[in-house]
Amino acid sequence: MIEVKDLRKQFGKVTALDGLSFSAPEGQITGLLGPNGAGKTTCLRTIYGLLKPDSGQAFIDGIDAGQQPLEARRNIGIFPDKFGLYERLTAREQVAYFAALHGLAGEAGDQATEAALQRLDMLEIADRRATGFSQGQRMKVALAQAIVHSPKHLILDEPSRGLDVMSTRILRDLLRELRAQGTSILFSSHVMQEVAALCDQVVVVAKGKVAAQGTTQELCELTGETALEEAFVKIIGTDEGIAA
Ligand SMILES: Nc1ncnc2c1ncn2[C@@H]1O[C@H](COP(=O)(O)OP(=O)(O)OP(=O)(O)O)[C@@H](O)[C@H]1O
Repeated sequence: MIEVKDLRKQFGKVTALDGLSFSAPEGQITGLLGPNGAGKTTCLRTIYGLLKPDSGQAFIDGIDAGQQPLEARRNIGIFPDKFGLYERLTAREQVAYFAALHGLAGEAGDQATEAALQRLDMLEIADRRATGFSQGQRMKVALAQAIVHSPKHLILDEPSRGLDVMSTRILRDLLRELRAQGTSILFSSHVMQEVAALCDQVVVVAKGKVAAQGTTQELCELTGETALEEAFVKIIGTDEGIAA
């Protein structure tokens, strides 16, 4: 389980997180839905220990990510907002490198790498260097890196950005399959369709705190609307920074 408790973070005069609390249970897909600047990336970076909150805590299976970042990170796969690839390495080498970072060496590393490449339908590009990869191909490498060690928890920052329809389907199937295996999946998005199609639980974030939380249906009932988009607009009071 991933849990955040009363997270607060200030960047100068900007309040990025203002007492954010929620949890992402195992075997569920939790979507952090919020407009641009709501604090989603700041929250995810705090969970994977890249950012220290001013106060509050993030826990991975009860381990405080601020106190024990390495231990907390061991069981999570991360698909970050900005990912850098090594341009001179092939896709396979990039994924194998992440396998090795997670302690999978030799035959075990090769097998895990092959499985991740196959799962994301990447065999055609596996032995090409990253230079010249399209945005979608880069995203797939980053996704393969995130899942190569079969993490218990998966955190993704706007995973479908730049993906075409087929790649988006592969991503959705992957997330559903991992959910069925008991993985807790937390992802951020401001794309309504993606959240409505995938999430068991939606956490609506606005101005650094939870504005509402529940299933798509519960959010619609709460606001008296029939579509998540309308419910969302009602909850945050504006449609600025959100995509249908
Ligand atoms: N390193 C930083 N320095 C200064 N301000 C920051 C920094 N990181 C985030 N912020 C600010 O904190 C607020 C929350 O940003 P954050 O990136 O978490 O939002 P977001 O919900 O992920 O938005 P988006 O959907 O646009 O990616 C914004 O006002 C942003 O400008």
